[in-house]
Amino acid sequence: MSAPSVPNKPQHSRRDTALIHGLSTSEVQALSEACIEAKGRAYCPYSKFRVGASLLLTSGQIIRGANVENAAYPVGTCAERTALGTAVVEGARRGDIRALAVATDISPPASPCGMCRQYIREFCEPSMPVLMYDKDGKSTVLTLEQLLPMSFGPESLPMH
Ligand SMILES: O=c1ccn([C@H]2C[C@H](O)[C@@H](CO)O2)c(=O)[nH]1
Ligand SMILES: [Zn+2]
Repeated sequence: MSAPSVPNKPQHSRRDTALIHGLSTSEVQALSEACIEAKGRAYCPYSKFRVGASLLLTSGQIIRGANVENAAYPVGTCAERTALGTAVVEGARRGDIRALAVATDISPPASPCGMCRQYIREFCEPSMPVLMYDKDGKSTVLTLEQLLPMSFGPESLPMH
């Protein structure tokens, strides 16, 4: 017996519920998939500590980054800064980044290092959510402001 015919319904018949800091469930899903996928591209032969990052731009575009290490250890860069640099080259500027997600293989999840927090502050609002995924894909969310209180940013400079 053939299945009864069903009218062509959209897969999500009601609007995505805003769950986290104005992000829809599908945006959170896209961010988590992208940072976990990017973690698989990490170049970390020295630390063997894989980190993937993803950014959601206001355009809807998702940008990926991973840590890229170097035989001269301090030259290596974190996943967050790799992603942000890529976003800037793609044309993103201050106000164009809605969220950052980071994935590692540890639990509780890693949070961006101090250097990255300041680097992020250059381009992102203090209210921007930072989603941190642990080894099991479980997330913790904090705002940039919570990670970097009383921060120094571009508007702190007199020339701004
Ligand atoms: O939030 C973090 C923390 C660490 N790392 C990288 C730097 C280095 O390659 C490795 C170990 O510190 O992890 C990141 O990319 N992001
Ligand atoms: Zn960092």
